[in-house]
Amino acid sequence: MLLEKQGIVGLPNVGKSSFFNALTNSSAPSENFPFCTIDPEEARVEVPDPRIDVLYKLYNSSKKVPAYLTCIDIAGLVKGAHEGQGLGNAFLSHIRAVDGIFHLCRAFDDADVIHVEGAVDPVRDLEIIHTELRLKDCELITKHYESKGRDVARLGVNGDKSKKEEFAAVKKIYEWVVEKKKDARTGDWTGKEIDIINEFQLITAKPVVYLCNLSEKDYARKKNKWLPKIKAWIDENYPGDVLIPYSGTFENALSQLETEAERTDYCAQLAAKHEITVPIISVLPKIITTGYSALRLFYFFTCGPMEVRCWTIRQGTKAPQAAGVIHTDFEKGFIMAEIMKYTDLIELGSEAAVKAAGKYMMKGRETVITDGDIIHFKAGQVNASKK
Ligand SMILES: Nc1ncnc2c1ncn2[C@@H]1O[C@H](COP(=O)(O)OP(=O)(O)OP(=O)(O)O)[C@@H](O)[C@H]1O
Ligand SMILES: [Mg+2]
Repeated sequence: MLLEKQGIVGLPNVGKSSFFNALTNSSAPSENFPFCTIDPEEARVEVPDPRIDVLYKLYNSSKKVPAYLTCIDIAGLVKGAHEGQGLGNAFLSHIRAVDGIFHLCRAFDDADVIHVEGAVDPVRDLEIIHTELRLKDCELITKHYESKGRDVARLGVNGDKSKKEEFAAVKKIYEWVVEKKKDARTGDWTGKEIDIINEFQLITAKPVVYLCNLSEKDYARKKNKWLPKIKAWIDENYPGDVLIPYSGTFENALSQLETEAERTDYCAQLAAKHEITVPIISVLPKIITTGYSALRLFYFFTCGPMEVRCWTIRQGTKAPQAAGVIHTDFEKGFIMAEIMKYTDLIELGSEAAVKAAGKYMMKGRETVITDGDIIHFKAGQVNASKK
């Protein structure tokens, strides 16, 4: 099973643990994972998707199994962390181990919550964290660049061609990240270079979703003086990256309420207090789905009366490998994938109607699976259906 991890990264005291707790509290424990929180710092949260409920009803299933995203609460980084300031190095290695980053910054004022830099300034904070992450990558890349350079020089003209190619790739990464001071994720890389970036687990290569922690009032009003500045900083440095404003205070209060009615009531009272007419809702589902897709993940469904289930795969996965996510035998003995589009099923109302309309397709090995495909695999002697 593909279980990718998003690490929650930021300066100390910006609200990382409160965010993590709100995520954990708001995600219902599932049958598969009796405890959402794996340890105090790691939690598996459900990827919300209304489609699974629709399919669950349509197939009259006994069970539904959503997709999950693992989130890790990483302790705060401070300036100089790459040189071991704070508890820097240990936490930087935790960041190296995750697949993507929720970069959290603070835009709420509260004299009782100490800011390590003395005052609230999220743009400065974003710069601090980015610099630390990049410098940590620089240290690692420089080490490899120097040692591989020495190997190539030692072997001279008789040297192994593949070693020279490898050095050329490391040199290009070195020039981009160390000399040009750019993040690895903004570079233009060949397959070989990407392999090296993955092997080094470069922190600056990981996808980032920016989260801005607001006071409850600012979240309700959708207004905060820092938001346009943060947005401008992201657009200048990482065009296309997503910024999601949220409020730790609001999400925590909401996640502690038991029933939907209590939550609706809380939101209504908040709206009344700040004289807001548009409904105020939790942004956690959007944060989870954005974090999940930033990792280039999506899922296909298997549906039947036993269960409706989401299977996480990476973009570009072909049918046999998708079958292998269910069971390795299904990949080995792959014959074909019978695929229906979710939208066709909903539009036509039943599997039989989709078949009658000629939209139930038999697909072979080269088929690339797309988000929300409903699949029934045929494999060897084994009927790989989940029905
Ligand atoms: N939006 C907010 N408005 C006001 N206070 C908040 C908000 N979000 C979090 N806080 C408060 O800020 C304090 C620090 O939060 P938290 O412990 O989550 O930070 P952290 O980033 O995990 O810190 P550390 O790096 O030290 O682990 C807590 O007292 C929390 O209740
Ligand atoms: Mg914390």
